Amino acid sequence: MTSIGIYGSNGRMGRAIATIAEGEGATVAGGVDAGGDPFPLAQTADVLVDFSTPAALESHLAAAVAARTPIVIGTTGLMPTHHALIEQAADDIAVLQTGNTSLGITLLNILVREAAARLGADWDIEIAEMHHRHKVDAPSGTALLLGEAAAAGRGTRLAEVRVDSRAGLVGARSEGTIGFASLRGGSVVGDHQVIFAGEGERIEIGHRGEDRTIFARGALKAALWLAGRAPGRYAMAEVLGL
Ligand SMILES: NC(=O)C1=CN([C@@H]2O[C@H](COP(=O)(O)OP(=O)(O)OC[C@H]3O[C@@H](n4cnc5c(N)ncnc54)[C@H](OP(=O)(O)O)[C@@H]3O)[C@@H](O)[C@H]2O)C=CC1
Ligand SMILES: O=C(O)C1=N[C@H](C(=O)O)C[C@H](O)C1
Repeated sequence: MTSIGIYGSNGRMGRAIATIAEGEGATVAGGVDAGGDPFPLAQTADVLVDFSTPAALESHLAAAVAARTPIVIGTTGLMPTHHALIEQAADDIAVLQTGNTSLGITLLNILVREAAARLGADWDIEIAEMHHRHKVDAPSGTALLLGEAAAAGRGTRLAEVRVDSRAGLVGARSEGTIGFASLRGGSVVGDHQVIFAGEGERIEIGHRGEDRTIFARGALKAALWLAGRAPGRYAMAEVLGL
């Protein structure tokens, strides 16, 4: 069986992955949490999964590259510098980075891109998300993923049209922008809604995560699929055959 090394093993996601690993055809090679050394685990595991914190990503990638071990990165709150490091690592190892490993969001991403491509720029796009009270980053990685899909559908890049939460006298909405709103509270696993608002009508498509198992299952499928792959960047849609 393929052995999985978990960065962030004591966290909500790390525990969810370990719980279902065997049922998905994987063994757990071990885990690393804050203060741990990521290098030995990278040497022993067939493939790594990272659900920890952006601050740890650089050392996790360095360990994966040194051991030539593929890595699935689920950690969110990543900055452009992190994405540059991921790009660099993909020259040497197989890497899959995504803000959401669930089947539902992977499909929603495709639908959002398609809708954005077919609707004109006079259809305003807004993305709302709600998560549990412990979440530390906003907008969620998934909201940004969906925003990238919408922007790509329109032939632009999210960085050029992104508007984060509004407050005060912000003025009227600029055409072509993509707005984000983040709610936090309780134990919400992860809700995302993409709203296409036109003149006199609205299209709303979304996803509600009811259990973290959806992310854990997707992460394990991605890890098993990634093990033994050639260096490069891979995507969840490829893993799930969508
Ligand atoms: N892509 C996806 O589908 C999903 C992504 N996520 C993302 O995954 C990440 C983790 O989420 P969640 O499990 O809820 O968070 P938790 O806070 O529950 O867990 C984070 C884990 O990371 C560990 N950690 C902190 N610093 C380091 C470090 N330097 N090296 C290794 N491990 C470290 C923590 O260890 P310690 O306890 O010792 O501090 C903890 O075990 C978040 O960014 C979240 O947004 C979540 C769900 C799905
Ligand atoms: O922190 C979480 O819990 C989640 N994080 C991911 C994100 O930022 O989108 C994925 C999921 O929504 C749960």
